[in-house]
Amino acid sequence: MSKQFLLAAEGVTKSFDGFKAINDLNFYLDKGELRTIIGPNGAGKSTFLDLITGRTRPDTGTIEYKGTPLTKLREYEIYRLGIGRKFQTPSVYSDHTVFENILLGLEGSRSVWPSIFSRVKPEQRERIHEVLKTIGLADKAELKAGTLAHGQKQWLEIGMLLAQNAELLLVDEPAAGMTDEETAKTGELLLSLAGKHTIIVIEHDMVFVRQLGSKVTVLHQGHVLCDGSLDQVQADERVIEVYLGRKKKH
Ligand SMILES: Nc1ncnc2c1ncn2[C@@H]1O[C@H](COP(=O)(O)OP(=O)(O)OP(=O)(O)O)[C@@H](O)[C@H]1O
Repeated sequence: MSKQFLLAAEGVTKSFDGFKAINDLNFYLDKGELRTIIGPNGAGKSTFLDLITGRTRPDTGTIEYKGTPLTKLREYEIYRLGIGRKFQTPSVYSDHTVFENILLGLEGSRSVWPSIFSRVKPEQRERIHEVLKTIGLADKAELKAGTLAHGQKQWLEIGMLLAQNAELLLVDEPAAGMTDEETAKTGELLLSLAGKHTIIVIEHDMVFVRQLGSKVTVLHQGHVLCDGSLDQVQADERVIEVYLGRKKKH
């Protein structure tokens, strides 16, 4: 397999009770790229992220990150390689402040919780503020995360991935449940992170996908149906048929 890609998946198949959720999937991602994956419900988008992060194991095929095979590694080993995932529902620590949530991301281990809050090193404080500035929450540092608006919680969680030094960010439907303004801000944030980070976004909101302006990969029945610009894939007859919706001719 070529090592020129940051992430390369080849011939990946994963069945659940005989149903192929992922079916001979090939997917290649360049370093620094922002890529959006779209596709109908059940197309295998989340399962693909599960396979990258080691939550699920493929039946066949290979997934390499910077040339390292991922399929035999444990979840925490993949995480340590610099692959961070944000699930659709924000899972911030509500009773901790925004600052502390980022600190927890920096430390990366819950086992040290009781001790970390009393000994924040100056360089950690600086890094936390840098992350808070990036995600637009610098003025919310001392607020309890639970009091944040939905969109702000999503940005905080992205900030936790940044604190973990995740190089590859896997972001599952970030715009779900957001206001139009929050959605636009999320797009700006992801666009500002691309390049320094490599990002896969799964999304259904086409306005948001257009804002991202990235290459789009369309998944269907666990397989790449096509990829290209949003305009290209939206004009593709197969995509219109299976995803964007067209009344069947009788
Ligand atoms: N752990 C599992 N056990 C059994 N079936 C599963 C499991 N995970 C996923 N599936 C099945 O695999 C298929 C693909 O699911 P997946 O969640 O990856 O699709 P998706 O493209 O993310 O859909 P959505 O847009 O609705 O989130 C579905 O039919 C789902 O029911």
